[in-house]
Amino acid sequence: MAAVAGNLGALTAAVTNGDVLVKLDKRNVLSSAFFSRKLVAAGSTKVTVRQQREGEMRRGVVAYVAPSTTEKTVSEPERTANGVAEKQTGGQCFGVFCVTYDLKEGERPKTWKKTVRIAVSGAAGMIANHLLFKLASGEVFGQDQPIALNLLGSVRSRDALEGVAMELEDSLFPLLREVNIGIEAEEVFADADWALLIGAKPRGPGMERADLLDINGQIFAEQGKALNKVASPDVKVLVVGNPCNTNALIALKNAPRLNPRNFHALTRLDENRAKCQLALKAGVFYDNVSNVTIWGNHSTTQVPDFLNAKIHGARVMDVIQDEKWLKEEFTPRVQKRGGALIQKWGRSSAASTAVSIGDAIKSLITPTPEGDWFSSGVYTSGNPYGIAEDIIYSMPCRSAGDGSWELVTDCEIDDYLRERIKKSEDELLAEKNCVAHLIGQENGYCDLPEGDTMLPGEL
Ligand SMILES: NC(=O)c1ccc[n+]([C@@H]2O[C@H](COP(=O)([O-])OP(=O)(O)OC[C@H]3O[C@@H](n4cnc5c(N)ncnc54)[C@H](O)[C@@H]3O)[C@@H](O)[C@H]2O)c1
Repeated sequence: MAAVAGNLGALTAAVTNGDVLVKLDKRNVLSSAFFSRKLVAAGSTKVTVRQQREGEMRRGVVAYVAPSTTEKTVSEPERTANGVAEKQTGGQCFGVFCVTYDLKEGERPKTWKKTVRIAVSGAAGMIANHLLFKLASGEVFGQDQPIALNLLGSVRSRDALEGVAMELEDSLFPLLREVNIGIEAEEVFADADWALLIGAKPRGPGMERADLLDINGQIFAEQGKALNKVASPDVKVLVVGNPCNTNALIALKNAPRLNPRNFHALTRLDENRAKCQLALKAGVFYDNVSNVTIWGNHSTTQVPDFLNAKIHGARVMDVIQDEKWLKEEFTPRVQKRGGALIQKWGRSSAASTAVSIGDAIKSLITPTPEGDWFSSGVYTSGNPYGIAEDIIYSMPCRSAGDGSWELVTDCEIDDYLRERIKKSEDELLAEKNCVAHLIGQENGYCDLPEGDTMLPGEL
C-alpha cells in the first residue's frame, strides 16, 4: 500500500494497485469527491491518500494520477467563502462534493458500478429542481449506480445554482459522488455520459414562435458544439427545452462527432398524459395501458395514437368503443394538457416533466417489456411510415436496455393517423427551415404553418 503525504497546501500523490499503477487518463482528474472510491471503481484495491497541512493529517485531497508516473504534485483547490472550488474540468466542484476521504478496506463498496456523469442544463429551473433529487436518490439509474452531477446554469441563475447544490449537499445522498456547477457549457459537459438539456428561454408575451425558435436555437447550437467537443463520445442527449424537437435537431447538427441516434427530444410526458386519459376513460389502473405512441412534434400538432394503443393487451378501440371521444376529446385533451395545467397551477408542469425525463432514461437503460414500446423524439433516418428524413420526430421505439433504441416498424396507420402525422411533419419541416442558419443549411426561410400551435406548457 502506498501512503501519500503533502506539505502546506501541496500534495504529493502516489497510488498503486499492488505493483500496478492505477491507470487513469487526464479526464479522470480527481479534483472532487470520493477519490478513494473512484479508484475502487477504477479497479484498484489498496489506496491511501493523505494530505498534511500545518502539521496535521486530515481528510481532503485533490489528486491527479498520470498514466506513466507514480508520483505527481497537485494543489488543493481554491475554496471561496461559499464552498465553491475551481476545478479543471466539469465546472466547479461544490462544497462537500469537493471533499475527498479515505475509505477503509472494510468500507469499500463491493457492488457499486463506474460513476455515471450526468450534465443537466437549466439546473436552477423548476423541472431540474424535481429531477436532480430523483437522479441523486438512485430512482432513475438504480440503487447501485453512483452518479456525478454537472450542473449548467445561465449567468442570471448562478446564485440559484449554488442554492440547488446546497440542497443536494444537505440531502446526504449516498449515491451522489460529485456535484459540479458552472455557466460554461464546454466546462460543464466535460465527459458527460448523459446530457439533459432543459434550460431554455421561456416564450415571453407577444413573442412570435419564430423568435423563440431562433433565441433558443442559438442556445442549443452552442450546447451541441460544446457536447461535440468535450462530452463522452457515447453521450446520450435528451432535449427538454422547447421547442424540443427542433432544438434537438440543432444540437445534433452542431455535434458531428456524436451519433445522431443518441439525440432525443422529450415526448414522454405526452405519452404519460395520454396513458392517464385512456385509463381514466376505461376505468382501469394506468399501468394496464401500453403501446401508446406520440407521433411528431412536442406541440399541439402531436398525434396521440389510440389506434395502436392497448388496454390490458386489447386494442383501445375495442375497450373504449367511443371513436368520437377518442378523436374529439382524448386527442385535443392530450395535445393541450400543458396549457390546461398552467391555467390551474399558474406555472408549467415541472414535477410530471421530471418524472417523464426519468421514465425516458429508464426506457433506454432497461430492456423494453416484450411487445411494448415507448415514445421518443428521434432522428429520422429510414422509417417505414414515410416520415421525412433528417428531422427529430417522435415515434415508437424499443430498447435493448443498453442506451440504444430501435424503431417499431409494424404500427398500423390509417387515413386519420396519416393525415395528422403529416401535419406534424410539415410543422417540423417548417421549423427546420426557420433554423437553417443554425444547422448549416443554406437558403432557409421562416414560414410557419397557419395558426399558433403552441407548445404544450404554454397558454
Ligand atoms: N418537452 C417537454 O415535455 C417539456 C415539458 C415541460 C417544459 N418543457 C420546457 O422545459 C424548459 C424548462 O422548463 P422549466 O419549467 O424548468 O423552466 P424554468 O424557467 O424554471 O428554468 C429554466 C432554467 O434554465 C436556465 N437557462 C436559460 N438559458 C440557459 C442556458 N443557455 N444555459 C443554461 N441554463 C439556462 C434559466 O436561467 C432557468 O433557471 C422550457 O423550455 C419548457 O418549455 C418541456
